[in-house]
Amino acid sequence: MTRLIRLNGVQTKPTVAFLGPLGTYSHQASYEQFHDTVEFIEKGKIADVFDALGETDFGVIPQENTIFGPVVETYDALRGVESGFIRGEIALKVQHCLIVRKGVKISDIDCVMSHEQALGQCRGFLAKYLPGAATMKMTSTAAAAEVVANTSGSTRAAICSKICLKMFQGLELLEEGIQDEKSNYTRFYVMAKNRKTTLPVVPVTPVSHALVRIHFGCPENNPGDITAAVKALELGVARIDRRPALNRTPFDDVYFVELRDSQARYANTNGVDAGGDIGRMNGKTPWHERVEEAIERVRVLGGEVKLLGLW
Ligand SMILES: O=C(O)C(=O)Cc1ccccc1
Repeated sequence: MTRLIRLNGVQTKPTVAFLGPLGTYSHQASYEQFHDTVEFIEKGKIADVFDALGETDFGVIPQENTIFGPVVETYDALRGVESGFIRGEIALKVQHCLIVRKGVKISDIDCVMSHEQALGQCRGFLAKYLPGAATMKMTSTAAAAEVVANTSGSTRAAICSKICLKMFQGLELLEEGIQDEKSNYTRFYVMAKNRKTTLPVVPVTPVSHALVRIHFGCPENNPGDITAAVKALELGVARIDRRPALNRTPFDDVYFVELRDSQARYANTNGVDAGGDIGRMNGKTPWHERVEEAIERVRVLGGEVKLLGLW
């Protein structure tokens, strides 16, 4: 856990929780968003970053990757989130490295450790160059690098960022850019502890987004069919993700619908409800009001809806 700087017991900067330890991609994304305006707080798992919100002002959460798709742990946590509000997004370029203890050769490696996203993004490389090695899922890429660094005589490798060479002693880079596509980005949600909290640094998003969680599996509706709910939104749908609702009704799911205002031409609003006064000045209903009206239309149909973010 990073130490907070306190003056006379008063915390001087807002705090940001991220998936640690130092050296993860989440750490890099957090730094890109907040620079030196905040104190960074490491957490051991993605779920712990969600749990920390409230105690911390902000949190940075990996959401999807261009090679391997959605981050399942994130959607599982979003399923139960009651507090915390998405206020922005960051896309981080990801170049994975194969890292070992000094002196270990690729032919020595018996196990490759990393976050499941990184293992998934490098499936082709692993199948081609390390077909006999086991894979082990870790809580993060840097957690894998830390274990490799701290295990003497280890013939394991970690898939992680090059930055881990500086974070942990005794490591060596064997290969760089081992992911299955040259171009590789991970998108992160920037969350605030609540809807009222605005970001200290202006996010770089040119359009208005919203994330809504919809459970449309009540008896009047047909579990598994959310056509009516999506139609009722009457807004641009950028993506839909789903996870099991865990309510014992087979194949009843919770849906995460990311909305996007296709006509948005608003200036950036620094995390204040996007499209607010600027939207009104353009003679258009502000984005957050249109999202709230859309949510109401789905509720009238019997759906349970929660607004998870506006940015
Ligand atoms: O484990 C990390 O470094 C993370 O931040 C999660 C992750 C893993 C792989 C790609 C992007 C983010």
